[in-house]
Amino acid sequence: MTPAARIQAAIEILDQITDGEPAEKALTTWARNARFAGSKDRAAIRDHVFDVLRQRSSCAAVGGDDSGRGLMIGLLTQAGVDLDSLFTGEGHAPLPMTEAEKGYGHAPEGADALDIPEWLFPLWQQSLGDDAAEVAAIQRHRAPVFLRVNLRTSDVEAAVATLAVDGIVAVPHPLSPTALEVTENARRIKQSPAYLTGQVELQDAASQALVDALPLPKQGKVLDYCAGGGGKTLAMAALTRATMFAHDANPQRMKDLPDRADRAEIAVRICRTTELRGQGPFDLVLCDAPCSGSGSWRRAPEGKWRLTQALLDDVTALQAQILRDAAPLVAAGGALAYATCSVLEVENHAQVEAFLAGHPGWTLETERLFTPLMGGDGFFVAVFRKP
Ligand SMILES: C[S@@+](CC[C@H](N)C(=O)[O-])C[C@H]1O[C@@H](n2cnc3c(N)ncnc32)[C@H](O)[C@@H]1O
Repeated sequence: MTPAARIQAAIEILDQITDGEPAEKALTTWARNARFAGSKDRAAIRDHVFDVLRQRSSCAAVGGDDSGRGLMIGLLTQAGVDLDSLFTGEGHAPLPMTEAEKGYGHAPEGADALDIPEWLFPLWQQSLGDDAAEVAAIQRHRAPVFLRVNLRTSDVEAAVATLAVDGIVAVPHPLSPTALEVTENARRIKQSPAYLTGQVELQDAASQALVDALPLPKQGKVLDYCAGGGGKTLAMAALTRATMFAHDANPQRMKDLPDRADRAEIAVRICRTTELRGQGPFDLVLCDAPCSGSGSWRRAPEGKWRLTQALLDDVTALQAQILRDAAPLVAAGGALAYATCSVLEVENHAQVEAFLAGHPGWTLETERLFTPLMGGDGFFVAVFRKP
């Protein structure tokens, strides 16, 4: 496909997304019907679509409307691309720009210019203070690719060397001693022996730093209460000999965990909710709670535009409930860790204060916010000690 034909494909996919189709589904449906498209075409089209989703409001302002065509015009204009050379109408290229279209757009202002939803902007500023504009600006661009070196089976030097055999260039990142930032050939990772043999896992650097900040006991019992795919279960298990338990309210989310654990040479016991009390108490319980995802909108930008005040209220209520449910599972003198991939105060420090107010005798040991200005995604972690 030509670069112009890829842009036309992205326009059509964005129209589906604007009509309510989730981005991944719209991309898959398009690819299924476009057998002529090669893997490089699919990757380039996906990049266009996600670049727009990260910058949706500024693209709509600059492009004049939020149709797929308007959004792509906005994206390319903001990137300084000469539209007339691409919008030729020849072959599968987009139709030429009309005179009217050339006059539609305007420079975005305020929240639109930073691609933060208007209703959320005051909360965003209140949460991030002086960093608000810079964090929003970073979230308008692609995230770096990070790996976690599995210290159970390897070390940083050996992992970098194994990756290099496949032409994958990775360099240590200051956020965590296990973090590598991939600077070349990231698309080869999932086929590389380093990944397939469990020497490295894909994991954001701040997510690794969060695990580094946990008071992991050398032995005893650790519970990942909201384990999901198990990213943090595996990261914790690689750093301790404690027995590792994984739980999720939706056990289906943990379906790949046994295979991932085998690959990493790590033992994890999967627990149903009804089994938790019998398996406890635990020396450390991590609650990596559901959240707005506002720290990882570079990777999942649709969430930015889907979030509403009502959804935020629901998720903060769930976070508080999860902490209340998990606290009794912690052993006396043990630790309860609360984590989100959000940068919003209402999901982070406000939850800490509410928990302490409702749990006399518990103390706060650690509270840290990682923002994307540090290189990784935005994450928050707090550690409480049980009396
Ligand atoms: C942020 S994700 C976890 C990500 C995971 N820890 C990782 O590192 O890949 C939050 C998880 O919490 C789970 N969850 C939602 N409500 C829950 C509840 N009441 N109790 C336990 N887990 C819950 C969700 O199913 C989801 O998998």
